[in-house]
Amino acid sequence: MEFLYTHETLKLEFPLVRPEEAKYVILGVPFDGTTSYKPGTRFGPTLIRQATLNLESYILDYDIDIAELPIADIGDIAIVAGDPRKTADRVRETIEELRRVNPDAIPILLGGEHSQTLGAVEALKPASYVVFDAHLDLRDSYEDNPYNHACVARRIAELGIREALFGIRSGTKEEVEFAKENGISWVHARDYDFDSFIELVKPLPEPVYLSIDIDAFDLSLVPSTGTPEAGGLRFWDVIEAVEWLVENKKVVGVDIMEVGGTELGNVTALTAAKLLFYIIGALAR
Ligand SMILES: N=C(N)NCCCCNCCCN
Ligand SMILES: [Mn+2]
Ligand SMILES: [Mn+2]
Repeated sequence: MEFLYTHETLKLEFPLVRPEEAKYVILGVPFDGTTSYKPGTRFGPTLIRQATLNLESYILDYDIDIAELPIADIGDIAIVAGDPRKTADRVRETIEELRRVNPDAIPILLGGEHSQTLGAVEALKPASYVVFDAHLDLRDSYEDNPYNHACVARRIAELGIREALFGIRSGTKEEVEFAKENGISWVHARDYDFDSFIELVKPLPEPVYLSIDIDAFDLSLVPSTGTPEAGGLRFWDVIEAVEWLVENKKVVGVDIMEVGGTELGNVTALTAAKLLFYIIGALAR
């Protein structure tokens, strides 16, 4: 099928199926409009796809070859430059289009700014939002824009969706107060462990949307991201949490956001591509 707002980009490491037959549907959102520090997330989806060429499709510890799974890639959203809300509308409409032809497929977004997660959440209407991020993203508005990437968790909370945030090490006093007043629980990167994840996520209602802002990882793993922060999570900590989540909760959508850089094969893209393979593998286990 043809989607109104997407165009084809680089192929991934493995063969692909049509979206109608897929269980996992990859969608790029190359939006880069509200990042205040390091630009480059517009190249995120392309960089991640290209970095997959370095990886084996066989996942050793799962004994799964993701090349044998029904995966589609519907290309990248044609973004509206400078307008995160209009671009997120296109994300929402594209996922709605997908759901009409294949309601069971799990969309996997590659970004692109975190602001674009809102469009996916609006389309999929999860009961809970589980996010790995260095930032709380609970501002009401930032740089006069309520759809800035620093506000995405706030916009999602306002939809009545329950939230749990992990890997946090940046926020304002106001954001912390908002979280407290609205029952939003979060774990500082310093305090993060597997038990803290299970404790907060276990009681959350289903279905769940999983968002991974790549800046949740330690800076050494993700130097090319919009707003890097030292002191983040380890790769296997996040993988372990993803495994538990997909095994114990119904997950309706996933994203890997804020991947940036200008150099093919950059460290951040390699981290994101490996994460992508593990997420697909874990969903298929
Ligand atoms: N979700 C995000 N990536 N948020 C980024 C917020 C940027 C805060 N800069 C503060 C700079 C103070 N000089
Ligand atoms: Mn972040
Ligand atoms: Mn974020």
